[in-house]
Parts: sequence; structure tokens; C-alpha cells
Amino acid sequence: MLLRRSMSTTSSHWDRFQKFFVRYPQIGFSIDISRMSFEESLFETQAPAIEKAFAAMKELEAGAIANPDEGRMVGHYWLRNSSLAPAELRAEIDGTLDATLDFAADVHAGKILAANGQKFTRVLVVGIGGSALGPQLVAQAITPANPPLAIDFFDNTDPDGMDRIVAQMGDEIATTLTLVISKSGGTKETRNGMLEAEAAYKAKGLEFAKHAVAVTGLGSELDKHAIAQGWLTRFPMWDWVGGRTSVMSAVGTIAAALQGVDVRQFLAGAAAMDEETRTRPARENAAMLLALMWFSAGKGKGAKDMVVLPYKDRLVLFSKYLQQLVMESLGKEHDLDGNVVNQGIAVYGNKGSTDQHAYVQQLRDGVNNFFVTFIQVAKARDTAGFEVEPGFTSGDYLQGFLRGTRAALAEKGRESITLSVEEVSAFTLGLLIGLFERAVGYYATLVNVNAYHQPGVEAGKKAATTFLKQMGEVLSALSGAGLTADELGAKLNVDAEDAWHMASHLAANGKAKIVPGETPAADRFSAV
Ligand SMILES: O=P(O)(O)OC[C@H]1O[C@H](O)[C@H](O)[C@@H](O)[C@@H]1O
Repeated sequence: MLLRRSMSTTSSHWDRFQKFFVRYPQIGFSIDISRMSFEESLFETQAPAIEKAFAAMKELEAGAIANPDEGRMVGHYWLRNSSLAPAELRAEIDGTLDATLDFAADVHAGKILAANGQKFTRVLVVGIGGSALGPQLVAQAITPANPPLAIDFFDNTDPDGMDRIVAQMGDEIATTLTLVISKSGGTKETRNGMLEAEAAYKAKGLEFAKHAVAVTGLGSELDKHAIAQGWLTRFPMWDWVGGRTSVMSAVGTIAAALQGVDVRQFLAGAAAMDEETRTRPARENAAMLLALMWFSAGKGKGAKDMVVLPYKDRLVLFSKYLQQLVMESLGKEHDLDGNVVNQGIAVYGNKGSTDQHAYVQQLRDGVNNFFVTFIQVAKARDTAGFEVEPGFTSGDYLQGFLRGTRAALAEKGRESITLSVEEVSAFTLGLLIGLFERAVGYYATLVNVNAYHQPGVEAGKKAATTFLKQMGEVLSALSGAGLTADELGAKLNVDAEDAWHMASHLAANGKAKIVPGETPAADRFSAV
């Protein structure tokens, strides 16, 4: 009885797998949605929305103002196929790509040297969000084991984080090329990182400008600064490329090329996935299938989180990369008609099998509020095989753990998608990025939001600016006599809780003295 039941379950799984497994053999990719619990009628019920999404994408790729709030075109697909771009942009797209690759080749060949006449040995990327995550993902996933230049990142305004990197660089800062990357050219974290880098070069008696390159919008603050200081060179960033989709613009190509990545293959991978997912009907269209799965799992409201589990160390940052791509694109208060919808899909993940020893316990037994996206890489390793047990390699185990976890989740009614690529290479990373970019675009139409703006990000920036201004006032107001947060607040017309945090921060960093009281309200702050 038991045996029969399990056999029929197995055969229905096998049938469903065959029905909902789509592969593109010519690019070594497949998607399996058979372990998602959607009804087949989804393709019928969503047919009008699917058509709308295809049409919207077609217009977007043809240069429509697909980001209406900001009145901008959305052109990341043109970066890997400039022939799609409006005619007046093609030469600039191709020219910029060539210029980044030529620059990297000249650095490798020693035609562009550090100020001391030696070859550059390191790159320091200063950027944040879309201006850092792409280069970080590329560095982690597809650079050679011993790249021509080592790479570090200032991707925050944490002084301790920057100090550690500067300390690790030591005297090698003299042969470090710094790329300051900011589309807007006005992001404070990046401005601070640039100033910290400048100071670090100066501390070693070096001229920063002779080691600095900017990637930014024409005429931005950063652009003007780079011109005024006579930096090595500048590469443009365009308003029709969003930060989170900028890895195939100069933002990503310059660092990748310096690292010895085959950038043209990276772009070719994305272009190939674009070709596959641009015109195929929904049932064969991997990007549309992803969008539909997100829609059906989360009931079009993001009710289920997306857990991204690549079974490959090189792809560990892919989940973080997708977190920005998906959450910044889809996490919106309003839909395109102005209704309050509070849309989004939460994304988290790290890598398998590592995560099986952490939160996968909850995925199998706990709250069922997610679907997993497994990423399987067929090829286990580049080097010769090694057997950890007779007949079995580490790679066999990795595959066993992926399949085992997928089955164990399915047994408990937990959904999963499995994407497969043959190996992690410039080409396959490109195609995976291309796949998710298009899936995000399709899904945005299914739920009627603008995927290409990020109005919510501004609120935190504005509040931080106010906080800093008021903290300056608190610092000036401190005197010999100890003041409480209430007194500071009343004096400066600042919220008492804010005043307490400002004064506490100043005290923790040697700019104020604190006499602690029994409660925060009794703490007294004075000038040093
Ligand atoms: O490249 P930047 O203009 O410096 O922007 C860096 C990042 O910060 C912004 O606040 C946005 O949220 C991100 O989408 C962007 O990638």
C-alpha cells in the first residue's frame, strides 16, 4: 500500500517535471518549475496580463519612457546589444565599452602606470548599491583565481571598514588604481569613501588624482571633481541605466576587465538569454515562467519570500545581488495608477549546502512563507576529480544535498524552482543576470508597478541629513555644564530622543563627555 502510494507520487512528479521543465540546450540552461504548486490554468487566467507584460517589454526595449516618474528610458538591454538602442545612443554604448576594455588592456600592458612608474597591482572600487554590488558579484563569481589585479571595495561609510582595507593594502596603495563609481555622483557614502581614499594616498605622500578613475553621469559633482583634479580618466554612466541594472555598463565592465574577466562573453551571455526570453511564448519563456511563479506563489502580493540558494561558492553574492534587483525594483508603495499597493517580494539566501546547516531547518519544518530558487551548476570543478569516498567526490555530495533538500522540502509541501547552468563562467553569469532582469520587468507589469524608480530610498537620506545638521548644533550647544537630552532638545528644538542619540554618538567618539545617569533621561553631556 505504502509502496504503491509512493510510486504513484513519484510518477506524478516525473510527469509534472516533464511538463514543466524547459531547457535551452544551445546555451546550457534549464528551468524546472514542477515543484511549484500552481495550477496549469494559470497560463490561461493570466493570458491577458502575460500579453500586456510582453507588450510593455517590447516598448521598453524600443526606447519608450518606461520609467514614467523620472521620465526616462530604460536601456540596460541595449548594453549587450547596442543595435536595439535608439540610433543616437549606439556609438556611445559601443565606444564606452571599447574604451573600458582598452583602458584595462593598457593597465595590464603597463602603458598606463602608477605615479611611481610601476604597474598597477590592485583596484579599489568606491561605490554603493548598484555601483558596488555588480562589481562585487563579478569579482566573487568569475574572476580568475589569481587575477591580474587584486580588488577591494569601499561600499559603505564605515570608517573602520575602510581603515582595515587601507591597512591591508599597506604600501601597495602606491600601485592601487581607485575607481570611484556613482551614477548620480552625489551619493554621500561614496563621496566619503572617495575622501577617505584621497586621505589614505596623501598619508603615503601620493597624489590621488594620478591613481583615480571616475564612472559617473556627465556633469555630476563627481564628474566635475574628477575634471578639476585631473584624474586619469572618466567613463560615462547614463540616466537610462538604473544602478541595479548597471553591471554591464562601465560601472561593471571596467572593474571586470581589470580583473581579467572576459567581458564580451559576460555581455554575450545576457544577450543570449535576452534572445531566448524576448519572444518565446510564456510556457517556454524562462523569464516569464519565473515572473508567473513569483505571482502564483505570492498571490500577486509578495506573500511568499524568495529564498535564493545557489549550490556553488562562487555564486554566494548572487542572492544579495538579486535582493537589490528584486526588492528595489518591486518594493513599491503605489502602483502605476497611483493606488496604494505596498508591493514587493522579500529576497534572501546565501548558498547551499552551507545554509542547510542553518536556516533550512525552518524552511522544512517552520512557517511556510517562502519558495526556494535553487541554482544548480552541472560541472563540479575545473581540476581533476578527487574521491572523498570510494566512488564519490565532493561535487557528488553537493549535487546530492541539492536534490535531497529539494525533495525534503517538496515532501512537506514547500515550493521550489530549480535553475541549472553548466558552469559558472562569464557567459553563464551574464545569462543568469539577464534572466532575472527580464523576470523583474515582466513581474512588474503583472502587478502594475514601476520597476525602474526607487522613491522610498530618499526618505532615509533626507532624515540622515537632518540628523547630521542637528548633531552639529548639539555639538555647538555643549558646554562645561552637563546637559540632559531633554535640556538639549528644548534648547535646540530637537526631539529629545534624537538629542540623546546625537550626544551619545559624540561621547562615544571623543567629541563630548558623558556622566551616565540611572536612565537615559538622567545622562548628562558636556563639552570635552
Ligand atoms: O550610483 P549612485 O548614484 O551613487 O547610487 C548608488 C545607489 O544608491 C541609491 O540610493 C539607490 O538606492 C541605488 O539604486 C543606487 O545604486
